[in-house]
Amino acid sequence: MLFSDQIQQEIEPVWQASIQHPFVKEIGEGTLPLENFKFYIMQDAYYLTHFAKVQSLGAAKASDLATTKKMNVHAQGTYEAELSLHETFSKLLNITEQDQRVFQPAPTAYAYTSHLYQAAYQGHLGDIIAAILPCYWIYHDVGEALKDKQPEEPIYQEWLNAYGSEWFKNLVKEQINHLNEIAETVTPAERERMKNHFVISVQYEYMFWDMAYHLEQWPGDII
Ligand SMILES: Cc1ncc(CN)c(N)n1
Repeated sequence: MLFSDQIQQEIEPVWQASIQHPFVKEIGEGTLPLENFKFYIMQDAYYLTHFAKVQSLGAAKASDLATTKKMNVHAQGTYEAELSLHETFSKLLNITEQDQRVFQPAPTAYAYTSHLYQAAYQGHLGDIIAAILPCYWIYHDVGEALKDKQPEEPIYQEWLNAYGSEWFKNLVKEQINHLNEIAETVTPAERERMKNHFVISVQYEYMFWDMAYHLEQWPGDII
């Protein structure tokens, strides 16, 4: 069995719960309150900004120039495709400069990005790809699960189109293949470490939906 399938199976219940999370379901049905989506978009812009830097750390840790280029193309894609989509949403959702000024990453967004940096700074390219792969793969599966949905809210339709696209599918395939290639060249202990990064990221993906669904706050903002 492929390494990617092995590690995905280890965390299958959380994977499925993520795809069926109420936040995701309500996007498909068009019933998610825009307040929650606005919260998600702001947190996700923070997340993606750091995600692109982690992709670039992957480029820096690659052992050949072709891989460096590939990882940089992925970082560029995060900027051009995903973050620019966020800029469009920011206008539609009326995210103001004041919103941006007072923005704080929520606990889960902060913890998830910290996990990615931890994997990136302490590990090699295989650790980085293992940690960032759930970000690609789960959104791809969400795009597939909701591909026949036609939410009335145009913002949700556009979001679904992005993650159900051929472009996104190809990026996911490329990273899965890359992970499997690296897994064949490393020691069992390194594979175990890669699996742990992957499993933690899968759990953070679930927590990220949950964060936006419940408008997660720091205790200091409530008490
Ligand atoms: C938290 C999160 N994970 C994944 C994706 C899809 N790249 C995203 N935009 N945000």
